[in-house]
Amino acid sequence: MKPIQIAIDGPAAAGKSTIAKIVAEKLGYVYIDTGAMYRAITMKALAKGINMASNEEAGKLLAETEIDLQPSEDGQLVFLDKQNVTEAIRSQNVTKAVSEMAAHELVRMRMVELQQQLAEGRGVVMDGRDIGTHVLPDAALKVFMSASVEERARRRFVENQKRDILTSLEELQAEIAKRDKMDSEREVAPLRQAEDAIYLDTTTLTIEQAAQEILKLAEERLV
Ligand SMILES: Nc1ncnc2c1ncn2[C@@H]1O[C@H](COP(=O)(O)OP(=O)(O)O)[C@@H](O)[C@H]1O
Ligand SMILES: Nc1ccn([C@@H]2O[C@H](COP(=O)(O)OP(=O)(O)O)[C@@H](O)[C@H]2O)c(=O)n1
Repeated sequence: MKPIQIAIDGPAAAGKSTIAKIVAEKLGYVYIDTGAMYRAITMKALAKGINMASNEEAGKLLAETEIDLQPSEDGQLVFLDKQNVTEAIRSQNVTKAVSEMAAHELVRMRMVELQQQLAEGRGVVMDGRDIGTHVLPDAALKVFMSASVEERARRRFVENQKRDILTSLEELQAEIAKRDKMDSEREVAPLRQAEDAIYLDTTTLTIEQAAQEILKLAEERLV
């Protein structure tokens, strides 16, 4: 069977990475969480106090930064200049700053280049905001995954509690809504459903049900 590319896009905390991981494992494909790359470069820019409004500084930062994604038992490990930052990139500091960074054209050009290299010639499940529209426009299966903002905030709240990240539900809902707005309204590759993507609302679905839906759609496309 010829491996296919699966693109999963959608707003924050809709369940994209959780489901993408399960689907990739079932199919024996590589799972690529592209949000982790934007988070990693944001973490470095914050630590170094880079002024991203300057294209010169931004370009220098990108040229000096190495981001590497490696498959692991839990899904994916993220390395920034050879350091494992898989957990660190989930901090609230990074979360609050990432959408501004992701709106930067130079940053997107570099990340998309890396993402397309990672996907070349293999079966992949890639999740993000612009995968179906820009990164993998020829993906055999494109899914736009969403859920109500209340449910997404609730899910992220539970997840943060497990990670010992303290945020109130109200604060999380506002942060998620703000990020979705910035991601949808930016000029370069905004968050939107590709014309040929299938819409999946996971508000009332369990993780298993959502994964099954996508596996069914994938199997229909495997020949
Ligand atoms: N269908 C679902 N029902 C309940 N919880 C879910 C569901 N899908 C995902 N989750 C949980 O919601 C949180 C956010 O999911 P995640 O996959 O990180 O979203 P995204 O990648 O879209 O930001 C995780 O803690 C995950 O376990
Ligand atoms: N393909 C992508 C993936 C993420 N992003 C940006 O990176 C941020 C973090 O993505 P993420 O997938 O880690 O976010 P969560 O939904 O997991 O909180 C998003 O809010 C976007 O600003 C993007 O612009 N394009």
